[in-house]
Amino acid sequence: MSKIASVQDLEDHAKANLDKNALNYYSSGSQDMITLQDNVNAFDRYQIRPRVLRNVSNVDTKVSAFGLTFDYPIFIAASAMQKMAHPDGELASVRSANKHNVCYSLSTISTSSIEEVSEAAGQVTDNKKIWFQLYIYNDKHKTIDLIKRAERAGFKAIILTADTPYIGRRLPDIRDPFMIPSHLKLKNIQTEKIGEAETSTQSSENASWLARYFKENINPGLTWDDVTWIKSVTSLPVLVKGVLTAEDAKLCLQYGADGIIVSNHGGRQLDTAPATIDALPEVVRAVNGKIPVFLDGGVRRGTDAFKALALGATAVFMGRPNLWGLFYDGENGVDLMLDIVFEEFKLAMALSGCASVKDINESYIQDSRHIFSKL
Ligand SMILES: Cc1cc2nc3c(=O)[nH]c(=O)nc-3n(C[C@H](O)[C@H](O)[C@H](O)COP(=O)(O)O)c2cc1C
Ligand SMILES: CCCCCCC(=O)C(=O)O
Repeated sequence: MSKIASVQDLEDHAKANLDKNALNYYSSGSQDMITLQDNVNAFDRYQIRPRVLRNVSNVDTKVSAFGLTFDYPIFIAASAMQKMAHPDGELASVRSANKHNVCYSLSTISTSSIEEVSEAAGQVTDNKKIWFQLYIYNDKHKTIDLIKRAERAGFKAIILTADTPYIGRRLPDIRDPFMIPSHLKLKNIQTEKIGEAETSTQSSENASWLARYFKENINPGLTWDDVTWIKSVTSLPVLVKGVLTAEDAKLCLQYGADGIIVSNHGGRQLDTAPATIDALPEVVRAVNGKIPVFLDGGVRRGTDAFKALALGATAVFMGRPNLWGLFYDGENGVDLMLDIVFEEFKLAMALSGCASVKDINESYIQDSRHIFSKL
């Protein structure tokens, strides 16, 4: 087999070898998967405007947020049930992120517990670059318990996912209903409903296990007041994940969010929502530097990350590439994936004439659809 040289190679490997149950769950988007594809394709509509003769003998890729410094502005997004990709699952991912000194975000719906992930992130609390992605359960006590456990375990931020009042309509999952493998457990939560959901295959209302689990456990009635509520029960920074408009970005400011993740959930929720790189500029403009703005969705290359930073993101997250790396070779596979993307990013900086992340700004990017209006 040829050497792995790109995230695409890792994805190809997973698509050829991963079992159908896990592959369908990991790879699918909602409905016609238009947003899923557009997340990736949209990056190619933007071009980098390189500057030359800028002395790039040293390139500093470090970035800071919430008082933490990271070696690269490319983090790992929360994705559920990582032990389907590799027996070490989330523990391998967090070890790799930790080794690379970047942020790992842990899904509520994980196959390793909050405490196990914290332990795998190392002994020194200050060095743990772990953020906890929160789904708000119907039972508020369960939700508070998750937040408190994350705080105690040394997580440094809470990411409230706001785009999933119900699970998106994922056709592969409806056609061949996803089942969590019987040897795996959702380690963070005890739910009375899970046994029931796990054993049934398809309900009369044509909802998959995932959709039913969500409907039975996760609160679809959230409002902006819940941001205020979460802020009242934790001292950690609270980020809102799933923002795609200037209007919601302003509400984030109004309700005291500490950060925003521009995200469409990797195209798994509302199909035909905009690609995240297209939505980023209006969110950045609305926020006007008051809080950091992050992006996820379709980031597959270092140049994608460069483009997001040029449009105002503080850092980006990658979701599926983590799973493809994990499946390829556990922790080593995630290392390989991060090494490739980081090398691409550093080289993109050097070839664009940016010696520091602080140098990357709007002047380094053009939207190929608007290029003629600029002339
Ligand atoms: C298999 C899978 C599981 C996911 N699970 C969660 C989750 O539990 N919570 C969440 O907020 N987002 C979840 N996401 C969305 C990711 O956090 C992220 O928004 C998305 O994967 C980014 O797009 P990308 O996969 O193109 O990088 C999941 C995504 C995938 C692919
Ligand atoms: C087991 C309940 C569904 C988990 C949903 C995780 C998620 O966000 C996803 O996109 O899938």
